[in-house]
Amino acid sequence: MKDPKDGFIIGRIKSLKFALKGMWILVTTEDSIKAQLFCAIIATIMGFYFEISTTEWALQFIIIGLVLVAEAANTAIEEVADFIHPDYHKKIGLIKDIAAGAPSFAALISLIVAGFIYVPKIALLF
Ligand SMILES: Nc1ncnc2c1ncn2[C@@H]1O[C@H](COP(=O)(O)OP(=O)(O)OP(=O)(O)O)[C@@H](O)[C@H]1O
Repeated sequence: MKDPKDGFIIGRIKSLKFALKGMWILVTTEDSIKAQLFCAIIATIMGFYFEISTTEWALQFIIIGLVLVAEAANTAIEEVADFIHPDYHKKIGLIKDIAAGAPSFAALISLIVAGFIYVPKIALLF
């Protein structure tokens, strides 16, 4: 936890340290984040293979970021839900289902964008 006596710079440095810790926890413990990172690596390899344009690289990284951010937010909501109510409750189920909708939207959009980038390039191979 931050100390209220910390100045602006020290406060920002501490926040960055906590945020990096959060990223490390997500990458090392969350299977959904690991799966999304694997997809991101495959997309990056495909980007090099098909020599996509700068704009396409930018779009690809935006959608990778979108999916990871949505997945991280979903994980945080699941953790809060499990912490405040570890037992079965209809409302917790609803909260988790809605939270899971976020990465699902992001994944759907990323598939559409990936389709725009790669389908024409893959079609040229045949
Ligand atoms: N405490 C609970 N009460 C009611 N329903 C729950 C509860 N916990 C989970 N569920 C239901 O089970 C589903 C899956 O929950 P869980 O916490 O296992 O998330 P998950 O999506 O499998 O996790 P991950 O994102 O790590 O793959 C929820 O979307 C919800 O419908």
